[in-house]
Amino acid sequence: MVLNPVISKLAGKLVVLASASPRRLEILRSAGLRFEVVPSWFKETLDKGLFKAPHEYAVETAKQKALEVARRMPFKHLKTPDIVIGADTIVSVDGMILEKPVDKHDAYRMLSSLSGKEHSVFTGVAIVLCHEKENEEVDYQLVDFYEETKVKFADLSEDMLWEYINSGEPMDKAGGYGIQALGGMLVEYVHGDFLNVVGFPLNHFCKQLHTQITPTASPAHKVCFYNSITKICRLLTLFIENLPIANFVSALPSTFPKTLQALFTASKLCLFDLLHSRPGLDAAQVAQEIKASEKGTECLLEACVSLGLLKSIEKVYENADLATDFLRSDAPFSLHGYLQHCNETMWPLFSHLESAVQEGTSQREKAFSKHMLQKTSSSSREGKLRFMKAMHSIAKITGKTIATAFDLSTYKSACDLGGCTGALAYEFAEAHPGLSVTVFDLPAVVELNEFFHPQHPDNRVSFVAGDFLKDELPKADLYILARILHDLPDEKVHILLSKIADACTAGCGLLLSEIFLDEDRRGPSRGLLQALSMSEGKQRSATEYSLLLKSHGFITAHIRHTDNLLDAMLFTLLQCFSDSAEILD
Ligand SMILES: O=c1[nH]cc([C@@H]2O[C@H](COP(=O)(O)OP(=O)(O)OP(=O)(O)O)[C@@H](O)[C@H]2O)c(=O)[nH]1
Repeated sequence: MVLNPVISKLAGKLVVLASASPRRLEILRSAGLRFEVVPSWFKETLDKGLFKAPHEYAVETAKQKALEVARRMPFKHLKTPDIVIGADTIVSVDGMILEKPVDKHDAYRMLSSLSGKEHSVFTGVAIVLCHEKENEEVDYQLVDFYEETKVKFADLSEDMLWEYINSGEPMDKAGGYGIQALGGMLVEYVHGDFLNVVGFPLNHFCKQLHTQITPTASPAHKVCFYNSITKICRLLTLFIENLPIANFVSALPSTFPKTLQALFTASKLCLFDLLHSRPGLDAAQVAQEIKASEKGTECLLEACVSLGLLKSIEKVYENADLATDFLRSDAPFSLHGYLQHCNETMWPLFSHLESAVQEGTSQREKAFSKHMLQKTSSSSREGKLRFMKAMHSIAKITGKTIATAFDLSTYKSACDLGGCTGALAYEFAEAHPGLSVTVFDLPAVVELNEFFHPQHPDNRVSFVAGDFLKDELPKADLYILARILHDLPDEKVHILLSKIADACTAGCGLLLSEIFLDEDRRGPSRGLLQALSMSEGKQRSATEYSLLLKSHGFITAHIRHTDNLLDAMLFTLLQCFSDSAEILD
């Protein structure tokens, strides 16, 4: 029987339940849904202190469970699901979050805290829609929600508690009880969805399916944008990220470097700029314009068509949307500068990865000729400009997401430390009309800013030259650290944070944006791969960053996993460290 017509719309799709919970399986199966079960490997170890409300923790955990399966399946199972469903159930009482007890004493602690009281059961649910594109790339669209049910327990005597614990029932259940079985005897009333307590809010799930992800629903602009970014990034990381499966699929190893080199070469030869200004050229015309051989140009054009970067109609070529939006050098979200940096700096360095790993030293001398060493050196004007262009690309791509991740209406002035070309600062100014932003960066960087005129100048953005590790910081009530801390070892992080804390007064904010590693350090691969090219710094998880910040008096207010290259956390300075040492200990 099909309980809800929406469920029948999923017929014919590969639906995966990313859960080992037999109750979730039973609830969804009884509703008529056909699916496979692939339990998630995501460890439920997110730092609860990072979430402002318990349901946010449950939703984030559900998301991570579902995404882990959605990302693993194409590689480990060699098939891509259409929909992955993840869920996480928690109990909240007296400000505590209770998950599954680890042993009998933990079960006792949980059940006695529930005795005679009303508590909330939250189940966070994440639905990941996977869209497989050409080239076997996968885009992910996320829908998430939560459901709250109130449950009141009777007063539980010690005998009753231990009898129940000794039944073994509490051990694999959130809050240490199973309302659907013996645990039902402990309950005085339930307000809300009973199945939500058991582990899956079926009614809310069906409503979400209906409103959000019916096949006819058009994806939001944001999703298209992220999908395209994901696609380019996948092209960039495809080679290294997939080495493990190269052992199994013999055709792949030769494909990945070629994919990247085709992208780099087309970008360097300004193919996408040419076809933007003059769409409809044939291979011979393109060859003439880019001053290249006709045969080579034709091969490159055809390769770009196969990668979805160009379209070809009867042997003439034009940009596909992806190239128009991201690969033209003057596109608002251009990755051109970043691709040049990858091609000319990262690629030669990564081809010496083996000796870098063996020796643990920089490979610059080996990777570059004397001439290129000068061109890529961060001390030369050319090297600096190249690096700034790359950072500018990333800031343009991620800027809006970071700037709009949190409600910043209480802040009037911000200081973007190491803010480079100001691309991020302009996004903040645009997103927050009451905010003025100072970009603080090295004198040599500020000097080169003339090359990066913003499309929409804003006099609320200003530039100050200085070294954030040495000089006095401009006063602000919000400090922004985007892609800075991962490049610094802990000692330097402490120097910088103590300078920020000194410049702050209680209540000031610090917005940190980085790739946050999974707590078990098994992903995301873009963070772990980036670590291979870092000399001093280190990639850290959200918890590791929180602990560093906490030691300077900053407590986490909010965290956002954005799915757009960088994540973000907003911290508040509780009070000056000397006053707060006791609390923080
Ligand atoms: O009354 C009940 N309350 C809760 C449950 C079950 O408790 C667990 C909650 O744990 P979690 O959400 O982490 O899910 P897991 O079982 O670990 O499976 P995943 O693989 O999805 O992480 C859940 O199984 C509920 O069904 C209950 O049975 N009764």
